[in-house]
Amino acid sequence: MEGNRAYYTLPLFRYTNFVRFLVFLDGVVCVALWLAGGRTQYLEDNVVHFDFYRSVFELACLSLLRMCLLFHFFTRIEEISMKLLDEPYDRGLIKKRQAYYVSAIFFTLLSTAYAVTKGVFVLHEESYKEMHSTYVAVCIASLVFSVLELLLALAFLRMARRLQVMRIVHRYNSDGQEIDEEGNTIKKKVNLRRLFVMARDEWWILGLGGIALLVSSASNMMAPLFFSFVVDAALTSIEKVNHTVLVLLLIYIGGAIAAFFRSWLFTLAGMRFVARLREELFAAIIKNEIAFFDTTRTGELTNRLASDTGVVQNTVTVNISMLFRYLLQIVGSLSIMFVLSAKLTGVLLSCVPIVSIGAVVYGKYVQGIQKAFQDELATASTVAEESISSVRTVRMFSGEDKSKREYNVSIDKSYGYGKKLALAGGGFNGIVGVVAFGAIVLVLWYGAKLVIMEKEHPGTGLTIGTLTGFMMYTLNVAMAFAFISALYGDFMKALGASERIFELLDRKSEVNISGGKVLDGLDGGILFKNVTFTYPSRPDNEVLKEVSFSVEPGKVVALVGPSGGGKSTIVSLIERFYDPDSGTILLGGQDLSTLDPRWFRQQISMVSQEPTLFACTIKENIAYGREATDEEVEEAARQANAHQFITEFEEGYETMVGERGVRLSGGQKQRVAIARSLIMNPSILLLDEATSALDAESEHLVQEAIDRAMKGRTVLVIAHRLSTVRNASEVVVIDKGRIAERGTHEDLLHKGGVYKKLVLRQLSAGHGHVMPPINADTADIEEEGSQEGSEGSNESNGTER
Ligand SMILES: Nc1ncnc2c1ncn2[C@@H]1O[C@H](COP(=O)(O)OP(=O)(O)OP(=O)(O)O)[C@@H](O)[C@H]1O
Repeated sequence: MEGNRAYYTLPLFRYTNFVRFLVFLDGVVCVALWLAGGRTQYLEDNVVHFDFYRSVFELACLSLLRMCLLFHFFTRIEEISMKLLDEPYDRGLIKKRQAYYVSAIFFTLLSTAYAVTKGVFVLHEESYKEMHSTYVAVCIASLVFSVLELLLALAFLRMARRLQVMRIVHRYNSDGQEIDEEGNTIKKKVNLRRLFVMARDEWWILGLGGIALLVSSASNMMAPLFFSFVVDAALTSIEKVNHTVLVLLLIYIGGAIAAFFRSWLFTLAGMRFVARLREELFAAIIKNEIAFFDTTRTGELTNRLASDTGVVQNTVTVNISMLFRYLLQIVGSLSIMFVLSAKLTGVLLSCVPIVSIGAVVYGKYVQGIQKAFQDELATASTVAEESISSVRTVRMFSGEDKSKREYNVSIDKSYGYGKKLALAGGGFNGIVGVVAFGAIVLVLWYGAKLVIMEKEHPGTGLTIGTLTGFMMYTLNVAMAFAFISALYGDFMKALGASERIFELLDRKSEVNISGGKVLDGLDGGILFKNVTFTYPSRPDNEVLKEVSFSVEPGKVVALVGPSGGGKSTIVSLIERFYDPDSGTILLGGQDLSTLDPRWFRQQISMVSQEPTLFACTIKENIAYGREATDEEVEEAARQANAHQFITEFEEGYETMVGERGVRLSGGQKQRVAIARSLIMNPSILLLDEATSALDAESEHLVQEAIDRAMKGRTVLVIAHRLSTVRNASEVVVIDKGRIAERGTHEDLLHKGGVYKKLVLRQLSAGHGHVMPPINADTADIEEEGSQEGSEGSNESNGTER
């Protein structure tokens, strides 16, 4: 798909659909009236011995024909009119439309003429007196529909012109997502159907569960009937009672077994579905580009994985089974109740509209509060997660009270909505209770009246047994209604949750995690050509401006510059965490965006200042990037000066690190991270030297490991140490997103620009780091003479370490 596309649709409530509906009604009404008009013999006679004055068979056929033809004509006229809006001078289309229009009018005119003629003859001959009443109705209906359709057909062209203002435009971007006029993507409409389609793999389990559901529902339906038989049998003989009770018992046992299967199978399907959904959702989340994670809170994502999927799980399985169960229960019970006593059922049904209206109004109100309640709860859990995961920082700044306050604000808000929910729930239950029990009492009173009538005039009322059964069915129906109204809330909740899930599932990552060219080898050269970049999360802040530089294969280039200048951003771009806004980045002479990210990330290793280790064993951490043997892991650890401290742990390489394991020191962590990089044997090494001071011994070990790692590789290092910049082939000074200076350490010192200021500032601070928190613009420059003097002495301080 290339570029934006646009489609038009029409609103549902429009002229054509109204005409279509009428034409459909015409066909159905005329045929139904004709069929309802008598016994089979009579119908046959009507066809075989056709009599123009008395038969209406041809009117029913004519009506069916009208239905088919007019449906087709009107649909085509509308379609052509839509096309003509975009191509108003297409003569072919105009002629076609005229042909359909004339045909529609001609046909409706003919059929009106026929209906009028028939009506006149029927009236004149007074044959309507001998016709079945529904046949007379067919004549009238046919006349009315024909005239109506003729009028509507005449007005159709005029209405077709209004399509221009009625049509709704839908624009789609190149990814196939619907967008609005400003180009923002419009959220896809979610419906439960999509959820059910997703549960495709579970359909067979649901099918089996459905069979069990039918059996258990049938048992539920039959039980009250046999209950009433038992009561009536009690008035006759014990044998009859024994027999009926036995049957009742069998019905209950069968129902219980079916209920077990129903419950097991539907729950199982739900579990399977949610497990798969979680896997898919996690895969969809983790594949997103880094910019997505910059703008989305972790708490929100984990919430979707854990709770939204849980809400959806029940909907497509357990809830849908309950819905069917209760619907069956209502339909089945009401049918049996009709058979038992139509009068009593009529009394009961008269109460239903009152309860239903109340349920709908309540449902709408609760839905709104429920959403607000969930939103506040989600905010609260995000606050909680952030505070708990950064508990050290919280403790450091004694921020417990602040975190508590933030959490409490959200919880208090959600409690506010919770209070409203509780009141609404209570009120509804109370009111529905009064109405529902009122209805039951009414039915009981009327039923008792019928029992008395039966006693006085047998055959006119109800037996006690039937009334008992009837009351049980009434309770069945009432319970089913109550559960269905509760299910309605669950379905609404699931709709909300599925909307959030689908939003993530449908999201297309702007930077794919795999796919693209794989080269035979990588020579390690890096080239930045006029790269400009802005973080998507901060669109008004251009971080890199027209940056161009290169790193020759096998060389070491040092990036230096004031904090916030854009050094780490350059490294992120090489890892293709983000794509530049303009300009190109070449890796081994190839445009980075054409290379397979999975492949080139194997060729690049990065060691950052504060590496993150996963909550698993040291061995697993070192072999995170690829499968490796124990020997390879050990060798990498030796190279990284980590072997010794690892073997000093009781469990050696199997020692758990991270949240629930041992806490490694900063230097140890760095060395494990270096081993993790070395095991990949990368062509390119991206290094962010530590600014945080390690103790001398630790720094020495880390530095030694880094020096070893750098050998024979292309290295881009964000340098903080003077020794590093001195040994680099080139130093690139990045200041406010631009390259301020480039050259060797000596060249740049002689130049006397930003770099020199940085070095002097650092040296005057008395340590060998070249970097933050210096800001070149504000750095005070010491007197030239004293600077030169101090430079020499301090420099050696810096490099001797
Ligand atoms: N993920 C991000 N989203 C938005 N802005 C960011 C992001 N990361 C960095 N920035 C901004 O980009 C600018 C450059 O940041 P960068 O981390 O590249 O600087 P740096 O030179 O590496 O600084 P330091 O030496 O302090 O690490 C800064 O203004 C920073 O606020």
